[in-house]
Amino acid sequence: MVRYRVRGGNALRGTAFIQGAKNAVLPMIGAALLAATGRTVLRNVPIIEDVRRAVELAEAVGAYIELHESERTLVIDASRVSSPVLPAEIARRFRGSVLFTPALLHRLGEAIVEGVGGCNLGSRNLDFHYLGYKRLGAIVDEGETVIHVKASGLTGATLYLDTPSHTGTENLIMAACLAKGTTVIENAALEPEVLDVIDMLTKMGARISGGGTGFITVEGVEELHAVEHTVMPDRLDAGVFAMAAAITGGELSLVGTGLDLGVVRYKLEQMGVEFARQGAVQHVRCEGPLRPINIITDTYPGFATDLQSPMMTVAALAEGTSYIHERIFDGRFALAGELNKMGANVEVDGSRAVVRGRTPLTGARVTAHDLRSGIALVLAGLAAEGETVIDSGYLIDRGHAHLAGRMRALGADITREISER
Ligand SMILES: CC(=O)N[C@H]1[C@@H](OP(=O)(O)OP(=O)(O)OC[C@H]2O[C@@H](n3ccc(=O)[nH]c3=O)[C@H](O)[C@@H]2O)O[C@H](CO)[C@@H](O)[C@@H]1O
Ligand SMILES: C=C(OP(=O)(O)O)C(=O)O
Repeated sequence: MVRYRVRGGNALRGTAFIQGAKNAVLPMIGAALLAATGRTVLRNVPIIEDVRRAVELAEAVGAYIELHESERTLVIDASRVSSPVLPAEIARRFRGSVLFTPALLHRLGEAIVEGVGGCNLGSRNLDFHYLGYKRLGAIVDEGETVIHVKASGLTGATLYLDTPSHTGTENLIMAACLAKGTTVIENAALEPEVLDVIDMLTKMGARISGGGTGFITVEGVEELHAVEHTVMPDRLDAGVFAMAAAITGGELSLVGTGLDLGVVRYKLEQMGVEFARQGAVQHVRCEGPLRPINIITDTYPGFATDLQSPMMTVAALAEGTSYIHERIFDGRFALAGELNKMGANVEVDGSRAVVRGRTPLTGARVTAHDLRSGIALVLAGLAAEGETVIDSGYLIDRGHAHLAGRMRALGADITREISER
């Protein structure tokens, strides 16, 4: 059992180093398995539990992997991939396991998916993935728990996603890269991580156009080769550190953010947080009281659902009533009950939450129900009086690298503990 212990009250100050993006590196590990020869090198890899699970899963199907932690580098040799089975005991522990299917289909003619994990956020369907594979010529047997996808070669087709699924878009692009002919994916996801994956696949020899427009065209090629690629910065990790500065009345220089924080920045600015960019460094600070905010989550460029939970903590610390509308997942408000244990006043009604601030937060024993509710509770702990203990800390480790160490370097009083229960 991993748990985090946070004693609140310290303003965070200094330079925060933003990790590489979880939601880019996972599809990239899947993409690396498409190369039948050579070694792929991924740089700026976040050392998070999901990456460890992805390494285990790639090894389980026969890839040779070196994870060089201090260099944040992965070396992947997929030449000996030989097993089509994504074993349940690894695959059920993270969502990214679904991203291994296209490579197994192309390399071995089949993929046996014994389970797919990920944060428990209500319904998380995969129908767009499987319908897409079928349109490309695969046979998909959906059993109770195991899904068997078979194809003796895929052929390009026109595909349509009912909503712009993030991993769905990545999977169908990867499936189309080595299919015969042209594939068009309509209503494709626009997330920067998807564009980063397209960049990597393009270096590998894929012919992809239209990334970022919602209409992606892929011209199938004969083979893809191993390349070196640097994973883009994690905008969710960056958002969390910006919020940590905001709620503690601190001042941080974010290094490694690369891209702008977009709507998260605008929302925090409306709340009274100040941002200033100096070249590659993003400064964030907050002196006065926070103002309340309205948030509607959406696919990119809308407000990211993954930052909705941390933002709920910020809203609880704002002077006035904030409104949150969650439109992506039907079960992403488990945080409310935990925040209320700490003294917040959050009322949930279906997909909407009303957060009445500012109520003083007091340390309590709380539970992370998923990765982002976990990090939101860490934020609450930083601003609370007394000690907060967050159970199920593994979920935080799924997506944030060396969190306690990075926050301690900025003045936070936080420890990560491992115990028997
Ligand atoms: C590893 C990874 O990249 N995870 C991210 C990815 O998850 P993931 O790719 O699983 O999320 P999707 O974009 O696919 O899902 C969004 C919504 O679409 C629905 N849907 C999706 C696919 C499908 O075949 N059928 C269907 O109905 C889902 O139930 C959900 O309600 O995008 C989410 C939304 O930005 C983020 O919260 C996750 O951090
Ligand atoms: C939902 C998330 O991740 P995953 O899709 O990997 O479960 C998340 O990162 O908040």
